[in-house]
Amino acid sequence: MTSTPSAAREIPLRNGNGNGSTNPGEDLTRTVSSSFGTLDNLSKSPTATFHSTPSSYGGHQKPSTKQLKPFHTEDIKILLLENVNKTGQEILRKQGYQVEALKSSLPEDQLIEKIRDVHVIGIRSKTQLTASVLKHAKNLIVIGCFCIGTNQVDLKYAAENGICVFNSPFSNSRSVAEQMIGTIIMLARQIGDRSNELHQGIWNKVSAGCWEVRGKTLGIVGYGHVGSQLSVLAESMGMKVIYFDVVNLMSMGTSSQVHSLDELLKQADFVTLHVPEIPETRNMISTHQLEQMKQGSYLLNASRGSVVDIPALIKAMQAGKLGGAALDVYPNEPAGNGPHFNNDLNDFTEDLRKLKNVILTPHIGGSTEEAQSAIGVEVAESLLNYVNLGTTSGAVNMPEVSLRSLTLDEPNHLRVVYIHKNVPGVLRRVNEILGDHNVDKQMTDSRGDVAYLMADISNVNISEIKALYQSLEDLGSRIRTRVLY
Ligand SMILES: NC(=O)C1=CN([C@@H]2O[C@H](COP(=O)(O)OP(=O)(O)OC[C@H]3O[C@@H](n4cnc5c(N)ncnc54)[C@H](O)[C@@H]3O)[C@@H](O)[C@H]2O)C=CC1
Ligand SMILES: O=C(O)C(=O)COP(=O)(O)O
Repeated sequence: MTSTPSAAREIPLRNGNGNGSTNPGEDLTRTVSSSFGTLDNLSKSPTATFHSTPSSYGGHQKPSTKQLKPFHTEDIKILLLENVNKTGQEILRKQGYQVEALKSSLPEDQLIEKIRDVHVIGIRSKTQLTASVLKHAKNLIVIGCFCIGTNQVDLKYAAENGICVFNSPFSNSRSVAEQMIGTIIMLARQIGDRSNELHQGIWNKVSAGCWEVRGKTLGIVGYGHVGSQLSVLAESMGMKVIYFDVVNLMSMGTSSQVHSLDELLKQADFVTLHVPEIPETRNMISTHQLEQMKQGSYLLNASRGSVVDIPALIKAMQAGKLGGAALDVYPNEPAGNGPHFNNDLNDFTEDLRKLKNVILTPHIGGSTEEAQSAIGVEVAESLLNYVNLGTTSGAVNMPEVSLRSLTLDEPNHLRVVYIHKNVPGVLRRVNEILGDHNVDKQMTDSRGDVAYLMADISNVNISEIKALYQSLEDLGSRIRTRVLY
């Protein structure tokens, strides 16, 4: 699906270029993108959005009217890093946004420079959007993670500053699971080593230490989207599957959940890791855990680099404890493609690279045409739904709020989006402000310290919008106000 969100279809065919005329033949997609105006051109443009920029990132200071960040039709600036798929880029460009797409991530100083004036940023797993970076992002309203993981973003800081974060929760799960299947067989048959040898002209036809996977036990750590998909594929090859997860989950096929990580490590011939990067999973596999593993077993990590203690793994491999290992992720991954053997990162030390039957891949678990294309569409649509309509469905750090339709085709209708601190008394005060008009629909929800209110109101004259906006901005609870009409 690459079309404009359905709710947007109900947006009237208005001319957002500032001359105020209605053009029924105008392209819908373009019309939606035209729903940004400025305080200055209010009288000229019937379709406009006000955005506020937090004057301090705690959201404590009230902004003055001067701090309103107005947009003309093409004023939405989007920065896409890390080679976001063309599918996503095209959806965003079709909206008329200004899109700059770069192939790699950026070092922090360059990121800070670039992020200063963009309204939207799209990243993948590499770009670190920490609080110290985000505090420079004065105009940022939304972040799109064109991947599954969101550990690279300070989600709490973003929410507290009115920046919504989206990801693609399962578009690449199958790709990771398939890579695991391939890698399990490669390790079992030492295919990486045989291939490397033959690339060097060495014929080494051996069967010692090479095994079928049929009948072997696969231990999956983290039985979410990737882990459960892998479970099904592994069973179809005749493997016995056990898994460990902090949550009680339904077993796929004939797999079974075990009660502890140690229990899994003691039973599994192959251990694969599919947990998120959180404090509890840091160095989850270290010396003790490697000691629990069966002699000659295999370890595969396609989750995050911090989950495996790499020096401990090197020691276990050197001691002959494991039969092999595969790493797709590393604690410090390079920003872009190219040779990285001689940098000062410790991820690719010679000790690791010269180990036998260790397969090293450059974080490509989710890197297939299918996955990237699907992720591009999914995240780009979430971004434009958020920018154009304020909808947070699928957000990872905000409450999920959407209203069934926009009634902007009727005169004097507008949508208010009010992100505020989740403290008592706010709704009463907001509704005192909105209550002078007719509230057609309203939804509010909270997540932790942040609440999100969306209301469609009618009977508002254009001359009243500025005052309405300012009244909401003046409330002490305000994090960000947007008025779309
Ligand atoms: N190598 C690659 O290219 C890719 C890597 N990933 C990584 O894989 C991770 C897993 O992806 P999904 O399966 O989609 O995530 P998910 O959120 O669907 O599943 C993660 C599972 O891990 C479990 N879990 C959390 N903490 C745990 C702990 N301490 N011990 C055991 N289980 C725990 C959760 O309960 C959940 O069931 C992502 O967070 C991401 O970091 C994801 C996609 C591609
Ligand atoms: O989806 C994820 O979390 C991944 O790890 C894949 O990341 P990538 O998009 O390849 O940078």
